[in-house]
Amino acid sequence: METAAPSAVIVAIDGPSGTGKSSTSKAVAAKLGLRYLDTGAQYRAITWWMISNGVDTDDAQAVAVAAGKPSIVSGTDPAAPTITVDGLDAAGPIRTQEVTSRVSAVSAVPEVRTLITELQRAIAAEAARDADGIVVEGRDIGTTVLPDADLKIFLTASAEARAARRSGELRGKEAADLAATKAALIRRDAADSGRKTSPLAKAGDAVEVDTTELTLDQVIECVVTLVEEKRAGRK
Ligand SMILES: Nc1ncnc2c1ncn2[C@@H]1O[C@H](COP(=O)(O)OP(=O)(O)OP(=O)(O)O)[C@@H](O)[C@H]1O
Ligand SMILES: Nc1ccn([C@H]2C[C@H](O)[C@@H](COP(=O)(O)O)O2)c(=O)n1
Repeated sequence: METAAPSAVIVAIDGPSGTGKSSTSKAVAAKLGLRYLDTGAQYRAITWWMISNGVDTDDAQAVAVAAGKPSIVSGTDPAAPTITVDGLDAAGPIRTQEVTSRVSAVSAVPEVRTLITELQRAIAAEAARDADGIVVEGRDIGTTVLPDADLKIFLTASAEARAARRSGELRGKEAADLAATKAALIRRDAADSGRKTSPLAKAGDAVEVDTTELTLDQVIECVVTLVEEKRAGRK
């Protein structure tokens, strides 16, 4: 049986799109010497593979049949996280508008979730055994993937704040106006919260942090403190 290192800590960070999960998780993991897993990148990667291989992403049965074909590998160094699909670097392609608009449909397919959840649990178990732990961010980490996580955080922010953050990122690339960005965020959150299998949800024992009025540094500090308190309480 696998045994976790005595000091290993497993942190689950969930929340809607644009609340700061990736930025916060990466920084917290780097500060505390933990590994980092972006589970949204895994769902984006499988979506990219479906699109690249001509699978109709609105056809749940076709997606289910193809789900086991791609090999998705995540690198968990918070300073340089990576994602490959069948050995190809997918970090760029998974961030296109096309993938973003189709990822909710693909990630709602139960067969996809089963496979990706298994991957996520294996990565977390390895980090608990071979390292000091991991910060895993997504939508269902605290509720479904790692219900026994040492610490669960649920980040929120107003739709306006989230859209402003995203519009700032997109400026000069696929420039979208604020209203369209906000509408797209709300649509994706509704799909992710409304699906039957492990929807976006706050775990009952998660600490909710509203980031609307906080700077990124303040959010990072808040989560670092929560992790340190958790570790101190276990000594
Ligand atoms: N507290 C904050 N204040 C201002 N900007 C922030 C804050 N947190 C994150 N950001 C910025 O908002 C953008 C979205 O953050 P991030 O990608 O971390 O969110 P996310 O929750 O992981 O989103 P998604 O689920 O869509 O991947 C980034 O440009 C990030 O720098
Ligand atoms: N644990 C997760 C993580 C992500 N997803 C889905 C839903 C999101 O819209 C999509 C992309 O995630 P992002 O890169 O925006 O964090 O992936 C999920 O269903 N479960």
